[in-house]
Amino acid sequence: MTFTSSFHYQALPMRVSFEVGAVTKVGEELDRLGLSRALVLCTPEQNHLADLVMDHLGDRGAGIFDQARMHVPVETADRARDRARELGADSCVVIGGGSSIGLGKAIALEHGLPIIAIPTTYAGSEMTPIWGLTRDGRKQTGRDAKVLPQSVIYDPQLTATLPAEISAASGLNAVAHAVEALYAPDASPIISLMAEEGVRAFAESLAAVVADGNDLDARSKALYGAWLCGACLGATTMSLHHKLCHVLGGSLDLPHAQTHAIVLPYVLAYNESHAPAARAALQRALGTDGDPSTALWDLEQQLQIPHSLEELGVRETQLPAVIDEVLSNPYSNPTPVTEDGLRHLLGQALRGDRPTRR
Ligand SMILES: NC(=O)c1ccc[n+]([C@@H]2O[C@H](COP(=O)([O-])OP(=O)(O)OC[C@H]3O[C@@H](n4cnc5c(N)ncnc54)[C@H](O)[C@@H]3O)[C@@H](O)[C@H]2O)c1
Ligand SMILES: O=C(O)CCC(=O)CC(=O)O
Repeated sequence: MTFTSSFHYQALPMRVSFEVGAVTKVGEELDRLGLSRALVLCTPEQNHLADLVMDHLGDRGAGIFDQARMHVPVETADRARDRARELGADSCVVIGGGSSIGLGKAIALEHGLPIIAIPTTYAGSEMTPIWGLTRDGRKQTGRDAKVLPQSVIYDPQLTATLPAEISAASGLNAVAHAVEALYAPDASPIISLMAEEGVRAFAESLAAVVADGNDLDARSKALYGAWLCGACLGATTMSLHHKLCHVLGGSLDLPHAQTHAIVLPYVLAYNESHAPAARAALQRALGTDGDPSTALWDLEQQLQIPHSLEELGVRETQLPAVIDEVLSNPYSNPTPVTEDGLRHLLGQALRGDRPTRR
């Protein structure tokens, strides 16, 4: 960044509370917002967390809807909206990962109910005005200020049960937001600071989180990283990496966070020589003098995650259709996106090779 740089930065209105045990304050947070009757949303597996929230809400808890699913099917959104209306809810408290938060956003989009989010993964949806809805197998996304949570409660204790593989993959999903914010067409100095610090927080915590899920120092640092990286996603436009993961995830039905984790070092290898400021920030964050893509790949080898698209069941014959879809829709990226380049990138990701630029 030089003094002649120009940029725009739109601050997003939201309160953030970060504390081990902060979930106990959810009732106070609702009072602070002048709300009194919250529907609690979660995935079926996180039902016990919804019960915990209901206990802390007392008579401010309207009920629980525990059917949140990945990528928010419209049928699920309709049922959740009906439930909110039947119960006379004036707000939603959402506990869980991006799937639960996405459902809260679907209700907010249609009925304008304010959201208090209590994230338990590192995906970062709680920090963004981005909504997503899936109809007939196709996911549509958009941005709307209505769906931005009014308050976010980060409680590291709640992440202690997140399994090692999901923790690692979800952390790398977050890192991907920061990486692409650093070379975004609408990058700004404040977001670049947050992105660098977010990547650093994960570089310093992910191995410890995977080694011992109950290490609350490491869990706190990782959740702090998730906050920063989520804010980067909310403030900037994403490039090739997010496009590729959405096409791969949507067309081949791949798991969201794991796909991000596998693809990221290869997209970074593709982009880093055309994004020198992002490269330098990532070198500092990852503690390397070499290519950040290689440092990230090395870090990933220590983590219990799938390391190749093949491990997710992808076959080489499926890649040409993915490449066609990625090329069919132009979007910004520091390195021009070509068929040849994508073939090399995806071939390496398929096999899990050490990343190289073609
Ligand atoms: N709109 C946005 O800004 C945005 C940002 C990131 C992700 N997303 C969306 O969010 C979804 C992915 O979110 P995700 O990766 O958090 O997945 P998720 O919410 O489905 O959670 C992943 C898994 O972790 C489990 N889990 C969550 N918290 C847990 C805990 N504390 N202990 C044990 N298990 C726990 C869940 O049951 C699930 O099996 C996708 O649909 C993605 O598109 C949206
Ligand atoms: O697809 C969405 O729900 C919105 C953006 C998103 O998922 C970010 C990501 O790819 O991690």
